[in-house]
Amino acid sequence: MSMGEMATATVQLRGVTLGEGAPKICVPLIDATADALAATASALPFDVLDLVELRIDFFDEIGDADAVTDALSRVRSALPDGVPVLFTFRSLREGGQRELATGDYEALIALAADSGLVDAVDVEMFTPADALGRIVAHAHDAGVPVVMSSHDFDATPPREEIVGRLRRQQELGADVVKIAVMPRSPRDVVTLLDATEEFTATAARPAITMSMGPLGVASRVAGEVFGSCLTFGAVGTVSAPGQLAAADLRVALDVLHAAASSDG
Ligand SMILES: O=C1C[C@@](O)(C(=O)O)C[C@@H](O)[C@@H]1O
Repeated sequence: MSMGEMATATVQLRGVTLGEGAPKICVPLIDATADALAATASALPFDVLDLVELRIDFFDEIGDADAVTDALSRVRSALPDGVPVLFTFRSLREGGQRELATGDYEALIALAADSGLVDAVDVEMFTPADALGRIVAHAHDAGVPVVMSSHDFDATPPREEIVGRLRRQQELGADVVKIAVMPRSPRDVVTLLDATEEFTATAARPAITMSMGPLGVASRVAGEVFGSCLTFGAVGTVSAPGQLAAADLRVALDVLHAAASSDG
């Protein structure tokens, strides 16, 4: 088995296959208005990125369903057909910009899933269980895969806890599992990579994992070896500490992929 085949399942989002080959590069869009989102989306370096993430928690008119739909539609029409959109509302408690009441969070993700304009939705695993079940079921009924996520901006939990969360996400219906943690030491980065490898060796779902901040940068380029299928890269402002520029990620991932695929 080559290193690119560690994940036992792949997920297809438009022209992008998660879980095989080099990690895919996802650029977060963090503008506050539809005009700015459309302008940013149309100027993206499509030779460098694979997907975009619409970070809707940055959007000013989050409470207005029509405004959200308009933003989605303008981003979609600015992108080439093959480029998928991941729709993410990141809550304040998980490192995002704002909080929503659970009912509003559920309605927002349902709106995105039903819009036909997004290719996957992020769902935070620590959403109250009954709402979480409904959100996942609704997305699946609409044919939209779920990227389930967990973030720890203060510390890196023990390896068993990281693996446990990823397995729990899989049980909860995630199509792709995800965890981002903050290292306090180089050993914490090793812990995240160790947990990623352990999960991916037996998993039925592709995983996205990262160790954040300057200490964790290696985890953002090493996914092909340890089992992370996607890495977030910035065009302009970063949306999380330690994120590399998407163009630099492209170079690093290509170099590592070529070396990992060679016989020597
Ligand atoms: O969850 C993640 C990962 C991330 O926090 C990062 O560390 O690159 C960036 C976010 O935009 C994304 O939703």
